[in-house]
Amino acid sequence: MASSKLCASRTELKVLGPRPATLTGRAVRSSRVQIIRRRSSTVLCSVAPNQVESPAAQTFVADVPKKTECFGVFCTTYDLKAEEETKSWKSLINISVSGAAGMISNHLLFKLASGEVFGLDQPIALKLLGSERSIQALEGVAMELEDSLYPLLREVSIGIDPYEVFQDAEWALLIGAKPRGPGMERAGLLDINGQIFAEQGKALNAVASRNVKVIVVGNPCNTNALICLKNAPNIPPKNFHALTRLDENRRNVSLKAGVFYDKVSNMTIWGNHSTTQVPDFLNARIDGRPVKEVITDSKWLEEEFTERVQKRGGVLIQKWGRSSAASTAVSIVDAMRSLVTPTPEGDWFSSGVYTNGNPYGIAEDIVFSMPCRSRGDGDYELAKDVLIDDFLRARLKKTEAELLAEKRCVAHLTGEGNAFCDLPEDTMLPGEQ
Ligand SMILES: NC(=O)C1=CN([C@@H]2O[C@H](COP(=O)(O)OP(=O)(O)OC[C@H]3O[C@@H](n4cnc5c(N)ncnc54)[C@H](OP(=O)(O)O)[C@@H]3O)[C@@H](O)[C@H]2O)C=CC1
Ligand SMILES: O=C([O-])CC(=O)C(=O)O
Repeated sequence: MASSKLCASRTELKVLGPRPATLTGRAVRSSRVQIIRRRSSTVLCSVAPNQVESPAAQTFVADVPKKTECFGVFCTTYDLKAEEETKSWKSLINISVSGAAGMISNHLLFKLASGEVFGLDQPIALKLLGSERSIQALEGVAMELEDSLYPLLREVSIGIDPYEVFQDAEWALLIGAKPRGPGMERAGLLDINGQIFAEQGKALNAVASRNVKVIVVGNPCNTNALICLKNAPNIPPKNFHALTRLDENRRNVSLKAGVFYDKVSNMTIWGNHSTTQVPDFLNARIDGRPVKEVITDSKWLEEEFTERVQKRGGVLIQKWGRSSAASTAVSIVDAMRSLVTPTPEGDWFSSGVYTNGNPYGIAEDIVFSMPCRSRGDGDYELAKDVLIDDFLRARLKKTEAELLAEKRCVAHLTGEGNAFCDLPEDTMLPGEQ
């Protein structure tokens, strides 16, 4: 039997019902439906477990509430018993996304909702963080999600308060950050964005799942991730990642070898997501063979290949007029999938992770991109059997020095005293040239 219900206040949200899946661990039987306006956020609120409201549901309810707080199909409730397929679904996963009205998110959210990361039996809740500037745009994003009829997308909420939006987050994708404008010093960017990530770290620490996995995308992402984890002492530092998967995906070594890029494995990006990053052709393989065996032109590898990957973001901005958005979204999906899928035998993936007892001789207590493997449980371990020669070691030192300088520059945000900015002159994001 179909019914409709409007949730008009936070209190009523509680009355309306359990937030069943994540709190109780039982299979998802509820879905999302309405939008509540409150001081700082808008929620598509849940209904009782035996009802479901979904764009994909079968039964249309004629008497949709007229209140302005809700719109469209999210105002309608349905009888869940009609949805046999949901019985085999896993428990709902909460995914919080900052910068959700931005370019990257505009691609990413739809990929998440389609099941690309977690599979077709994994329902998700999207909790979208915006700001006063973007709250209207965020409503538009929610409307587009609504219009996309994703069966797995059971809940959507939007808000501007990270303490609300990160509540119970099991994944936090931190994308929102101020882009560096003309004439802005990099130290200034580090400070402005660092403050955003300090605040969001505190919010995650207070309200997110203790096992939340955090992927920092907003630049400068390594140091933002460091700031974030330092402000979240109750969450294991190992759970924080800086996105360097886009750099890994930018591998183009295969083109020189005349093979398609799926033949390249063991590709590591070391260090900072900046132009000092080190794309590693010493350990990478083409069709299972060391790259240096397949491509014998060392000069090309050391100069052209390396620089092409390091500066790809900038070349793209020159052509496209904006920074990579679709390919960044793809790489976020790849990064998440690498953590929830067992890494193929002998292979690894790159991620910017906290250095704490690493076997490669990298300075401790920074976020440095390194080769990782996962059993598919959301966790990772560092790859073994990795070669480091003099060329690679010298490059690693350079990107390490840059990250150590960035760290000194944000000491006021990590609780480590007074900041001192002595950034190397050539410190640049991939998109800056
Ligand atoms: N690690 C990687 O591989 C890559 C990282 N990036 C980085 O990702 C970030 C987001 O990129 P993209 O989605 O294209 O950017 P957009 O400009 O489209 O969106 C960024 C969002 O950041 C938010 N934001 C937070 N604080 C500020 C601020 N002080 N001033 C302006 N906007 C702010 C805005 O949302 P709101 O108003 O809701 O807060 C805005 O919607 C950037 O930092 C970019 O450099 C980009 C490509 C690759
Ligand atoms: O530099 C930027 O803002 C964009 C970026 O990170 C990239 O393209 O890798």
